[in-house]
Amino acid sequence: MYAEEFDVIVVGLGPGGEEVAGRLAEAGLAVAGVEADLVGGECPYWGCVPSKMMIRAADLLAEGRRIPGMAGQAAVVSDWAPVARRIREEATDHWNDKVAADRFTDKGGTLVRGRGRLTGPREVTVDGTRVLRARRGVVISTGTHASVPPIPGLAGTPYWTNHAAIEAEQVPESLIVLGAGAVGAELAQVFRRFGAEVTVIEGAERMLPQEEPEAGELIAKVFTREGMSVHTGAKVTRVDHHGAAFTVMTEEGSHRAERLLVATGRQTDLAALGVGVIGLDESAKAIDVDEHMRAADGVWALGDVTGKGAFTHMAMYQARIALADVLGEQGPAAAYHAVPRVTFTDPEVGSVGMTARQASEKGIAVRVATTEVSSSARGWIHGADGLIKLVADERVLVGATCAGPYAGEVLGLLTLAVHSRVPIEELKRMIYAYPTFHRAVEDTLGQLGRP
Ligand SMILES: Cc1cc2nc3c(=O)[nH]c(=O)nc-3n(C[C@H](O)[C@H](O)[C@H](O)COP(=O)(O)OP(=O)(O)OC[C@H]3O[C@@H](n4cnc5c(N)ncnc54)[C@H](O)[C@@H]3O)c2cc1C
Ligand SMILES: NC(=O)c1ccc[n+]([C@@H]2O[C@H](COP(=O)([O-])OP(=O)(O)OC[C@H]3O[C@@H](n4cnc5c(N)ncnc54)[C@H](O)[C@@H]3O)[C@@H](O)[C@H]2O)c1
Repeated sequence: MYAEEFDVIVVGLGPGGEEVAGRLAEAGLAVAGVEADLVGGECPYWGCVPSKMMIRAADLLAEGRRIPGMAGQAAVVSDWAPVARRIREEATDHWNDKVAADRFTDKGGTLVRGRGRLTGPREVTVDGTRVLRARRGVVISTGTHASVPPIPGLAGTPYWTNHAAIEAEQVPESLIVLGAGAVGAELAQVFRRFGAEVTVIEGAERMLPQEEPEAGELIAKVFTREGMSVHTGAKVTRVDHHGAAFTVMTEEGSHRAERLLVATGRQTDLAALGVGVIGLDESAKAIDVDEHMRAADGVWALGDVTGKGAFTHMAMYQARIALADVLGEQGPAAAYHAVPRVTFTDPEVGSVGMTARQASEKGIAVRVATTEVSSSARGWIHGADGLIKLVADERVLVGATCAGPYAGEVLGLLTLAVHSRVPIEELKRMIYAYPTFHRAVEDTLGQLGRP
């Protein structure tokens, strides 16, 4: 079969793939970018950007509702129409990727629309017909899609994943959210604040189970106070959909709602991608990469598909590392000891590095201290929920969690400390502006015991 030749083929043009493909094209290489759906990937169309637009709107409502008792009276009347309009028109351009596609082709890249499959070393076949060959290699950046658990009755029902939730033109009267990770927690709060009756069902013992336990407990407390029904440690045994309602059965009882959002994690599909042809395990959950994003000879992988943390900033970070290696430059090796992440609930939950449990499991003799944000002057003035939890070895912070207003911004300080291994004694000598939320970090440092 006739094959088109390029220097590099990038399969999947999400945030990671688009970055590496665009930069390689700018560097003068012949680059084919293969994209099955929209150039830009999950983040701008069904992920970070539109969800944060929803959250901004929901937070405005919540802030308005905080006026009584502090600043007078407010009658807050929510309206989803401007949120849906902003998502359609400003965030996603009606789910049209022309701007992103042009951005890539204007740099000299060749956009190949369709689903790519590895069919040989340095060979990708698109939609089974168009064969592309790469002189230098292939970059795999195919991301993940929503993982739907095999719950009896669920398949075939009109459940939502993040796609339908983001595209919603109306707020449902009632919503069951299955899974209380970042997607479930963020979207549950949004729809609640816009008036839906929301039930959260999480299989693990706590909400946000990948975070410090205190963070999940705090979010459950806030959600309950906002009128959500939160069930953790729940096992769903069956889902039914009749007429206009879902019924979700758990071992404890059953829940009914107009809509069901399945937010139970993400998955790759390495078999469909055909990675077996380059010697990789097609049943693996992620593609294993070295510190320069190499997955095999002439194959790099980056972003969600590598399983190093499903975040846009991770995809972008890995894209920079892969880019240097593809170009044959001496680039830095990837380091994951200070990966920051923020769940944009209100209060936000930011964390970096290891939890106390992860550090202990690594055999580190950890020192841990936790303080309430409300014990800091600004936290008290603000009436804020939140906490700071620091995890340290004998000399430096190895992990930190902050929850509260602007916790994602407070996290910057903690990320620098963990990333650069700033000695704790040095952090204690710093001056922390008064009265800020991040002053709670200073208080917490003071409570770290001796090693
Ligand atoms: C609701 C939601 C909110 C989120 N919010 C945040 C946030 O606030 N902050 C944050 O950092 N992260 C957030 N994320 C995660 C973030 O969206 C992902 O980590 C990020 O998009 C990963 O980028 P990627 O390039 O690895 O893959 P993706 O964005 O998944 O892009 C992969 C691309 O590859 C394409 N593709 C797949 N297979 C093939 C194939 N065989 N051939 C051709 N093309 C293919 C897909 O169509 C897709 O366009 C959120 C995710 C969700 C679902
Ligand atoms: N703000 C952000 O950075 C942001 C926002 C959204 C998503 N993301 C990323 O996207 C990825 C996907 O997010 P997610 O929330 O879908 O996945 P996740 O893996 O973080 O959370 C899924 C949750 O569903 C629960 N679960 C799984 N099966 C279940 C079942 N059968 N019944 C009940 N609960 C069940 C899990 O215990 C877990 O708590 C995450 O890795 C996250 O990092 C990031």
